[in-house]
Order: sequence, then structure tokens, then C-alpha cells
Amino acid sequence: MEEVVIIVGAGPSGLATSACLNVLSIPNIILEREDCFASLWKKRSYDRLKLHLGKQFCQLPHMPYPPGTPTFIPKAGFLQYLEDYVSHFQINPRYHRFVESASYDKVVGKWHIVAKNTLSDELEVYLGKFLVVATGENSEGLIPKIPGLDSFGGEFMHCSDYKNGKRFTNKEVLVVGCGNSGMEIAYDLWDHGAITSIVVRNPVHVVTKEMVLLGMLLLKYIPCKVVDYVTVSLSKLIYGDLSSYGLPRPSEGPFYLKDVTRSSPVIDVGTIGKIKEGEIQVVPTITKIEGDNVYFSNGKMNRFDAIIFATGYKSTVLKWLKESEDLFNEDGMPKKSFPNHWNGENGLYCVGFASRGLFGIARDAEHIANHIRGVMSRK
Ligand SMILES: Cc1cc2nc3c(=O)[nH]c(=O)nc-3n(C[C@H](O)[C@H](O)[C@H](O)COP(=O)(O)OP(=O)(O)OC[C@H]3O[C@@H](n4cnc5c(N)ncnc54)[C@H](O)[C@@H]3O)c2cc1C
Ligand SMILES: NC(=O)C1=CN([C@@H]2O[C@H](COP(=O)(O)OP(=O)(O)OC[C@H]3O[C@@H](n4cnc5c(N)ncnc54)[C@H](OP(=O)(O)O)[C@@H]3O)[C@@H](O)[C@H]2O)C=CC1
Ligand SMILES: O=C(O)C(=O)Cc1c[nH]c2ccccc12
Repeated sequence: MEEVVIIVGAGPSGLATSACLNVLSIPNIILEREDCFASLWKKRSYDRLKLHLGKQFCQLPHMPYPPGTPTFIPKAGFLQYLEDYVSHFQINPRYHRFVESASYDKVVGKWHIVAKNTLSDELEVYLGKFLVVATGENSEGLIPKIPGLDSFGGEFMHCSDYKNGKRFTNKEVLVVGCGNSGMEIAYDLWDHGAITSIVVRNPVHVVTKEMVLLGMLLLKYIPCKVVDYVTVSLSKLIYGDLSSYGLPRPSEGPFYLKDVTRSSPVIDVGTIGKIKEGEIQVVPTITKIEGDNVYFSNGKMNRFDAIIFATGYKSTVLKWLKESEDLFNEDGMPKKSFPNHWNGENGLYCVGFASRGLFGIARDAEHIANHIRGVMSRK
């Protein structure tokens, strides 16, 4: 099958790119390994998830949210928006297509893509002048290697498999990782009556969603240093010094760190209050696991029924994309820094790899579609 543009992945990134190309009347197809679009949101995220950035930072190109949409949109509202987006722009991803390899054929000047049809188990070949990688920064969950994890007697899972705390009532549960997933899942577990602990191994910024919204608006007019000063001051005012609870603040500011290290500040959903009340325990790094017992770097030990690893994700693009040295590093993330991260050679692009959430995705998609139009009009 031959197409002008082949997009791999039907998450918000793939959908946004397809919409921008459709608006420019540039033919394109999306190949998606799952049976639906936005599979991360539909299948691999917990029930209580809400968008944590204000709606103005979460819209895809060419379609604002309808009037009356709340500032912070729940998962179901975001999925409804995507449903409307897909039907409005007549996007029809090809589902059950697991892309296994993509390489550039210099002789014919086209990308040669092999996808497994997971329904028929047959391999299909697609040819495209342009290839857009939209498989995301969260393609696979990361579980760290911890000595003795294999011996753990209870249940353990990555947070992408966690839905809610219903079956953990009265169970001793350890959450590993204090990013936004870990912190919110710890709250959800507590809310369902689990005896909850969370591993925090490094300093972390704690903010409210309103502070992030204010910060994002201010960043348009004021230098990052000043915005960070305002944000940290507000955080100190609201949360105080959390180091005695095991949550010291980093010395660098939250927006600076987001920019430089890609790590997001924790947007508190109530977890901090529960930590202060002693309802959720903060524990340091795990040193080893023996059976049901987990040992920590402070020499203490506790038994747990379950462990939820909220320890981040990885990109899987290097598993299938050959000859991508100019665009991706060995972690499958862009080599070039923002804002020049999205454009490779031979018609190769990536969308959604700038760790800038949905507004970063919208920006990449528009750049890519316009660039493809430019290349096509020069030929
Ligand atoms: C829990 C969570 C909450 C988030 N909340 C927000 C938020 O509130 N606001 C915000 O701005 N950002 C948020 N983000 C960040 C980001 O906006 C989302 O992760 C977003 O879904 C990324 O979109 P994407 O299309 O790049 O990747 P994904 O949504 O991960 O989509 C990638 C798609 O590619 C498919 N795929 C992968 N490999 C292959 C292959 N080999 N062949 C075919 N298909 C493949 C996957 O099945 C998937 O459907 C959140 C991230 C997470 C993990
Ligand atoms: N809309 C929303 O409400 C939500 C948004 N998100 C977003 O999704 C993305 C992914 O978030 P998330 O899933 O939290 O992943 P992150 O990568 O943001 O966080 C991973 C966390 O795990 C910790 N960690 C990693 N390895 C270990 C280890 N071996 N032992 C202890 N701790 C460890 C990291 O700590 P360290 O810093 O020490 O490496 C970090 O705190 C982020 O951009 C986030 O903002 C996620 C959830 C909800
Ligand atoms: O959910 C995330 O972490 C995102 O990538 C969205 C985002 C972009 N810039 C930010 C700054 C503070 C918190 C979240 C984000």
C-alpha cells in the first residue's frame, strides 16, 4: 500500500498530525497497534485521571473546546473531545497494525514500513514519502530492577495497569515513584481504604493545578526564573516546608526543571494533606525485596501485599525505526533540543516527544504538516 504520509500511532499526536494534513488536503494514514485511538487514555490510565493543565493548553489544532467546558477536563470529557475531533476531521486509523520495522529506501526515495496485522498475523508493507513517528514518550511502562523483586509474594504492576484501589481495601500497598502518577495513585489507594506508603527518593516540587495554570500564562510574558520564584513562593505559602515529611524541594525551580530535565512538578490532588495527617507514609529508596518483605535505605523493613510501580515510561521507537540516528538518541528521544526536535532527514518527523504535554503536541503537528506542504510544493 502506498501513501504520501504514514503516521505511526493514533494517540493525540497522531490524530493532531492527521487533522493538520487533512486540512491541507495531504493524503495520510495512521497505523495503530491497538483497536482504538488514544489507547493510553482509554486503556492504560487510572479511572480518576483528569487533565492537569488548563483547557487552553490541552487543545489540538483547529478545534477549540466547546463553550462551557470546565477549565480542568476529566478523562471522559477529553475522550469525548477526541471522539469529536476524529469524526470532524474524518480520521480513520488502521487499527491492529503493529509497526515492526521502518527503513528508508534511498533508491526509490521512500519509507518502507512493515506492520503486523494482529488480527490475521500477516505482515503488511506500506510505502510513504514521509514518515511521522507518533508512538509517544509513554509507549511502555518502566519497572526498575530491584534485587529480589522476583521473590515478591504479592502482586506487583506498573501504574499503566492500575485502574482504581477497589481491590486493595485494607491491603498494605507500596507505591514506588512520586511523579504525578505515583502521587495520585497513592491518594486513590488511601481513598479506597488501603494502608498506603510511597517511595520518594529525590527532592520534588509540589504545586496546585492553579499554580501551574498561572505559571504557564505568566511564562508568555515573564522570564522563567521569575515565574519559578512566584510558583515556589506560593508553594511555600500553601504547603510549607515538606522536608520533615520526606519531601524536600529541589534547589532549581519547577518550570526550569521541566524544561531542562523533562520532569514535571507534582500537581497535588490531596496526597500532601494525607501525608501530613500521617495517613500515607513516605518511605525512602528500596534496597531489596525478600518474599513479602521490602527493605528500605533507612534500614527499616515492612511487608506489603502489593507494589505499584509509578516509575515512568520509555519510548519504544528504536525497536522498529532503522536509520534514525539524526533524529533519535539511544533512549528513543529526540537528539535535538526544543524547538528543533521534530524534524529529521529524508522526510522523517516526530510529534509529541518534547515533554510539553498536549500543547507541545499541537505545536509539533502544525509544524510537521506545514513542513510537508513546503517540501511537496517545492517538488
Ligand atoms: C497518565 C498521563 C496523564 C497525562 N496527562 C496530561 C495532561 O493532563 N495534559 C497534558 O498536556 N499532557 C498530559 N500527559 C502527557 C501527554 O499529553 C499524553 O501522554 C499524550 O497521550 C501523549 O500523546 P501521544 O500521541 O504522543 O502518545 P500516546 O498517547 O502514548 O499514543 C501513542 C500511540 O502509539 C501507539 N503505538 C506505539 N507503538 C506502536 C507501534 N509500534 N505500532 C503502532 N502503534 C504504536 C500506541 O498504542 C498509542 O496509541 C499525560 C501523560 C500520562 C502518561
Ligand atoms: N494529568 C495528570 O493528572 C497526570 C499527568 N501525568 C504526566 O504523565 C507523565 C508521566 O508521569 P509519571 O507516570 O508519574 O512518570 P514520571 O516519569 O513523571 O515519574 C516517575 C517517578 O518515579 C520515580 N522513580 C523512577 N525510578 C525509581 C526507583 N527505582 N525508585 C524510586 N523512584 C523511582 C522518579 O523519581 P526520580 O525523580 O528520583 O527519578 C519519578 O518520581 C508526566 O509527564 C506526568 O506529568 C501523569 C499522571 C497524571
Ligand atoms: O503532564 C505533563 O507532565 C506535561 O507534559 C504537561 C506539562 C507541560 N508543561 C508543564 C509544566 C508543569 C506541569 C505540567 C506540564
